[in-house]
Amino acid sequence: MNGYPIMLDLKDKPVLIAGGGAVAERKAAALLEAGGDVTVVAPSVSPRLREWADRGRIRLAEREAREEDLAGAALFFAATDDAEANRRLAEAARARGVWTNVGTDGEAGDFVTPAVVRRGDLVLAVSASAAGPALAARVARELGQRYGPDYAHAAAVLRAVRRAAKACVGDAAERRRLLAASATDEALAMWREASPDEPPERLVERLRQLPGHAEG
Ligand SMILES: C[C@@]1(CC(=O)O)C2=NC(=C\c3[nH]c(c(CCC(=O)O)c3CC(=O)O)Cc3[nH]c(c(CC(=O)O)c3CCC(=O)O)/C=C3\N/C(=C\2)[C@@H](CCC(=O)O)[C@]3(C)CC(=O)O)/[C@H]1CCC(=O)O
Ligand SMILES: NC(=O)c1ccc[n+]([C@@H]2O[C@H](COP(=O)([O-])OP(=O)(O)OC[C@H]3O[C@@H](n4cnc5c(N)ncnc54)[C@H](O)[C@@H]3O)[C@@H](O)[C@H]2O)c1
Repeated sequence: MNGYPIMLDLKDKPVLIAGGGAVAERKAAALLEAGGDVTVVAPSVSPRLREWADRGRIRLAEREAREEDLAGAALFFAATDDAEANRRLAEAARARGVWTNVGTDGEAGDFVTPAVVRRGDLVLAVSASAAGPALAARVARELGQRYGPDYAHAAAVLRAVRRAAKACVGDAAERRRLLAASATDEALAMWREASPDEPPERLVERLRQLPGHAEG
């Protein structure tokens, strides 16, 4: 496996999960966080999945998954504890062109899910390419300690700063220099104290105060 990492926009995209246990619940939680339209099909489901269904956060069908359930799905997660059912469903999904994750055998699917730490717009995702999820989980935990919750605010300000630089700095070379300096430790310390709601001119002024930006 030589995986290609991407960030998918799953907002309102139909996603099917076969299985209703711990693995299905973990996948559903991450998919809901990304705004996916999640359907779970399983004869028995965890209390949390049931609660999400009762509150309308997911759709739920309490029976074994069938090939027809795949119709219209953007992604499919084979997360049952029946390896043969997972394999059969994954094969049907592939025949329909639906990208598939197989929880009982990572290498049998089209993609594996990384361990993820979210800091607002800054997303830390670590994959061991199915070599050992415990390693991915450990490295992600360590990164989460290095890049703490305050990075969410810094990233939100950075987005506003970048938009401001695009709007207010006409000279492309200067803009590149400024933005190259916008992720240094000094810059991040500045964004922690700033607000994304400041006027664009003020944010650009702050950017110009950063050491090193004038050196080209
Ligand atoms: C990262 C994470 C994301 C998530 O699922 O959300 C994730 N597994 C996590 C945890 C975890 N899973 C398992 C353990 C027990 C220790 C161990 O067995 O090693 C732990 C550790 C723990 O619980 O800390 C058991 C396990 N996992 C898989 C198999 C089957 C197989 O090996 O093929 C078995 C054996 C089942 C059995 O015993 O039969 C398969 C997959 N698990 C993957 C992802 C994909 C590869 C990702 C990659 O390598 O990058 C892949 C291939 C498919 C997929 O699911 O996408 C999440 C960490 C969340 C976090 O804490 O941050
Ligand atoms: N990928 C991972 O991260 C990971 C982690 C741990 C375990 N696993 C593997 O994933 C499997 C599932 O783990 P779990 O902890 O969620 O198991 P679990 O026993 O908690 O849940 C299994 C679920 O599958 C459902 N199911 C069984 N046959 C089905 C079918 N034909 N259609 C739809 N649903 C069906 C059951 O009703 C149940 O809800 C385990 O067998 C294990 O090998 C994967």
